[in-house]
Order: sequence, then structure tokens, then C-alpha cells
Amino acid sequence: MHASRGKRLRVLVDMDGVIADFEGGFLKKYRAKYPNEPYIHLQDRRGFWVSTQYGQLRSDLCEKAMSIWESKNFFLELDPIPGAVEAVKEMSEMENTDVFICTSPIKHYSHCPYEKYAWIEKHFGHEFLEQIILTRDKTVVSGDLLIDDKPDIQGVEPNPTWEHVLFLACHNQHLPPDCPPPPPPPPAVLGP
Ligand SMILES: O=c1ccn([C@@H]2O[C@H](COP(=O)(O)O)[C@@H](O)[C@H]2O)c(=O)[nH]1
Ligand SMILES: [Mg+2]
Repeated sequence: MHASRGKRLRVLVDMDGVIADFEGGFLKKYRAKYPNEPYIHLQDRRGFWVSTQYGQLRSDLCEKAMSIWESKNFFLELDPIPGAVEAVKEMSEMENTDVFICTSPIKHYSHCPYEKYAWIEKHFGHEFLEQIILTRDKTVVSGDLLIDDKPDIQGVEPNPTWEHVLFLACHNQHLPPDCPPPPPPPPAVLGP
């Protein structure tokens, strides 16, 4: 459709959970730093926010989880999702197609933005640094497709130009197709 109109296809590709293994990297470093604390197996992950599910497990684990991705080298040392780097490179070489990495940095910015750039350079090469978009609000970025593992992508723009392609991840694989995520469970009632 796009090529017939002479228009190029612009694909926005998320980073964490799509090309970089955020969940696997988190669990490995969390268990190394907190070997005596409970943890959540990847097959038991539910909901986009790791910190929320760890906080539900025990309230202090929310901050312990956050300390992992706020640490130096967390983002830089993430493994690529198998096959993802090759797939993105291949897509970026397709005719009439422009690919951008569209990723949200954490607000604790000491390491994350730098390491996201360094990760892209390491796995895609220096040239690909032209194709990075760092934003906390993906709704204001224009594109045709956004490939992203977050089920609900919201921001100030109620009608983003892109169509969201939900990328399968451990935290979203139980969601019914094309449905919004379920509301959070009510707080647990503790007995006497
Ligand atoms: O519990 C969590 C899980 C992830 N994050 C951060 O959110 C962004 C997700 O970026 P995407 O571009 O949507 O993949 C990433 O920086 C994670 O570190 C979080 O803050 N809390
Ligand atoms: Mg993601």
C-alpha cells in the first residue's frame, strides 16, 4: 500500500524486550545481587512493570528491582534477543523502509541514555546511531508501525500515527489478542 503511493514505510522498533533482553538481564543480575531474596521466574511474569510485580511479592522488593536497572552497565550488558539484531538489520535494508530504534530511557539518567547508544553501536555499528529515538512518550513520534512489547502505549497524543505491533514477551504472552491489559488485582487482604 505504502510503496504504491510512493511513500516509504517507517518502522519504529522498541529496544528493551524487543531487541535487548531486559527481563533476562534483570533476573540474572537481581539474583546475583540478592541471592537470598525471592524472585519471579520469567514464566511467572505478569504485567509490563517488573517493579510492580516485585513490589506485590514484598513491598521492599520494588526498590531492590529498580536498583538493578539503575546500576552502571545494566543496559550496556543486556544480551540481544536471539535473532532480533539480524532481523532489524535485514528490515533496515529493505526497499522503501526506514527503521528507527524507539526506546524510553529511565528517569535515573546517570547511565541509561549513554548505554543505550553504546549498545546500539556495539550491535549495529556506528552508522545506526543516526536511527535512535530516545523518548518517554512514543505517541508523539510519527511512524507507520511501532513494534513494542508494552501492551498499552500511552502519551499526550491520543491518535498516534503508528499501528502498534505487540511483540511477544514473558510478561504479555498470556494476554488475549487485541485486548487491553487487565486492570491490576485488588490489594491482598491479609488475615489475622
Ligand atoms: O518495571 C519496570 C520495567 C521497565 N522499566 C523501564 O521502562 C523502560 C521501558 O522502555 P521501552 O522503550 O518501553 O521498552 C526501560 O527503560 C526500562 O528500564 C521500568 O522503569 N520499570
Ligand atoms: Mg520494551
